[in-house]
Amino acid sequence: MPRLFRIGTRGSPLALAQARLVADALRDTLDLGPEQIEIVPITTTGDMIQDRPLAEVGGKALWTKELDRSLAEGRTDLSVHSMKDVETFRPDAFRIAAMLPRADVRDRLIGAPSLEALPKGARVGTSSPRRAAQLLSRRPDLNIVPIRGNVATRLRKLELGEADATLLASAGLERLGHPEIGVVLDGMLAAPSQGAIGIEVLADNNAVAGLVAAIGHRPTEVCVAAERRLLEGLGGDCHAPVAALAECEDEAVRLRAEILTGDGTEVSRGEVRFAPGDREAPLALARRLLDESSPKLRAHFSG
Ligand SMILES: NCc1[nH]cc(CCC(=O)O)c1CC(=O)O
Repeated sequence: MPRLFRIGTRGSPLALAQARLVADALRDTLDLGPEQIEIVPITTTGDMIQDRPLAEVGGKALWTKELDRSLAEGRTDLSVHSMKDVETFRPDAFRIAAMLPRADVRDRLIGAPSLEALPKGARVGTSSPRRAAQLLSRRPDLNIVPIRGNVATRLRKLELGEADATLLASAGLERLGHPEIGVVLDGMLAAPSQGAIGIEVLADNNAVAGLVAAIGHRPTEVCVAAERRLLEGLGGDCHAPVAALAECEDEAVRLRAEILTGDGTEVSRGEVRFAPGDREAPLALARRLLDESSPKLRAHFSG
């Protein structure tokens, strides 16, 4: 047992709150003293780029690269990630050793009591291709405007009038202590892995992996793995709009998903039920969604 767990995390308030959840879980489950856990904030490339849409700059590795390096160089023992920000294909050197119980997976709308209540042509701030496409598919009249920065920054930009409304993950708002902000959007599937916190370790470090596994929540791990497997089937880390949600039922996993064109004019939806651990079923759903797409929609996923 290591005398000390050094937890690598991004330095944003949300990332730090998530690292503290992991620290608390480790402390309680493994009966550690406060001096046995240290949270190590690490600035990532994604944190430093505030002026451009991230899709322009590069893939999701923006959030993981510096945390990976710290793990690989032995400066930290585990990394805490929002699973939503973890790229689909990870280097073999790392493995997700556990996920905490998933929070509310849904998005919240801030700035109006419902999507229908938004005035015609309202400006909705989001830099997420998925949120933009889903909004436009319901309300083609809306104006999507880019908005970046951490949760507090985005809320401030909204107050300053840069947009009339915005969408944020319920999970993030709750973890930041804002359960009252906005209204939950029920009819909209969120991003794959939304609401899940993952703990990554070096793939060959069985000792730490074994200890960390003790705080893992199996249903979350099974469902998030299914959503990530669907992404693999869609071609990995495309910037194309994808929404997906797996839920554990009695004996089965139910996976729902949709892919959209960026302008929301075309959507392909589907769902599948399968036994937990079936790695082929999510791939089959991905193939079906692509097969049932128009050439225009399918072209979003050819990369
Ligand atoms: N891309 C940023 C990001 N990554 C994870 C969350 C929220 C927390 C979660 O989904 O677990 C957020 C903010 C948001 O989308 O509102």
